[in-house]
Amino acid sequence: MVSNSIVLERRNDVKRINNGKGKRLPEVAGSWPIIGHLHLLAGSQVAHKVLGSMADKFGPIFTIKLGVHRVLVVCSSEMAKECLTTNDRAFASRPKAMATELMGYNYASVGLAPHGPYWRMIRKLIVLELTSQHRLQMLARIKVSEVKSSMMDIYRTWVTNARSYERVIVDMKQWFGKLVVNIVVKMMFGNHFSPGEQNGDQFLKAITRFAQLVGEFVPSDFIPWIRWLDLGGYEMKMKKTALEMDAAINGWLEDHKKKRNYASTLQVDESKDQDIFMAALLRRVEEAAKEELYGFNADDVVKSTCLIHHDPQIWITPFEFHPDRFLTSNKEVDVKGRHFELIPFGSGRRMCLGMSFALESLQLILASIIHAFEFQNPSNEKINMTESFGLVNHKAGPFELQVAPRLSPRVYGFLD
Ligand code: HEM
Repeated sequence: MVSNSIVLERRNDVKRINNGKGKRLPEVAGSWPIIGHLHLLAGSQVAHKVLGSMADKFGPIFTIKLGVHRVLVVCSSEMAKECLTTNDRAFASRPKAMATELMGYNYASVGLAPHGPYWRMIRKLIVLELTSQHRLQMLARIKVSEVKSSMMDIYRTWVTNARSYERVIVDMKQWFGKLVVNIVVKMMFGNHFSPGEQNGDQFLKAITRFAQLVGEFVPSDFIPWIRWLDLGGYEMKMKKTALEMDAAINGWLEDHKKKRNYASTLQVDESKDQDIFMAALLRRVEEAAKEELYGFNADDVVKSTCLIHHDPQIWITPFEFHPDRFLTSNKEVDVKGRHFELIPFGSGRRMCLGMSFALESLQLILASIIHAFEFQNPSNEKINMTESFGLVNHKAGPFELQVAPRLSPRVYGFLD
């Protein structure tokens, strides 16, 4: 048995998890609202420090108590591999949460639905109709035209605001966010945001609020009997956000039905169309498996991707940006869920459905803008990469860069 690493043995169908520090996994008691936030944000750098020191003390797998829930925290790639391969079935569900109920159509969203026949059916439908290689190829021209039109936006800003050939300041965070939403919305509904369009602005605001609210620590998720108090007003905010998203999406669906023969377009249930925006890192332990699993008793599982992705035993200078490491020291590692030292899209049954789409889009967007524009940091200071909290850990503040075109106006769709 390797000390300090997970050992899962199959003995008479009993899967056993042991962290090398005794049969029972250590349980950390503590200030649960604080740890609660960490459990939602296990991918962030804030969690890296606190969970890192816990892992030093308790080993790479331990449980924490959050209200009525016990959460299994997984802090190393070796353990993540065991959880997402041998035990993937046992960890394939998602925890119940107020956000999933109120903003995810009462657990109907593919990313947040419990493991079972409904989830299998909707995931299969999305894979076939939306994210398969065949479908992505069919929809590739949408990506290309949306990237082109977003680059025209930057060029137009430059033409309007730059004096002589100076650079203009562009908030690239806003630019990226809008472009990504535009690509997805256009693929799904055949629409995109025109600047100042009311439906688009409303949706962008609602989806941003949705992502923030999913990342909030909601006390009643951990102590269900205090829900009637609605501490923090989350129930009210979530209901409002769900209505706003519905209103925007209904508008597009109506337009879409008018514009096309609806029967020939994607046969996806209208009420669940927005699901594919959602992703969640938490997994729920199957009830039946809890009894089977010897040595721990947990309701939820979270993998600290930040700790795993910055493990100094695997990565040389883990906090430094050295993309060439993927051509040299770590050239065998990819992000597709087979190498557990780098799992930004997760792995196993609940792995991200949008991975191919996201990777292809990123390549297209980055290659296009790096080719077409020059970028410069407006200050001499290092860019502050502090993260915001939510479903995704975005850069907290704006990402303002000085931008100038480097090609002929024709490339941006303008005449010389
Ligand atoms: C760089 C961009 C993205 C990253 C890093 C990412 C990451 C993730 C992660 C970590 C999960 C959870 C996996 C798990 O539980 O093991 C997930 C789930 C999911 N992602 Fe993504 N994602 C990205 C983009 C997208 C896009 C563009 C879409 C849709 C077009 C998408 C759709 C989904 C869905 C539907 C799930 C839930 C799958 C399920 O529970 O069955 N993702 N994603």
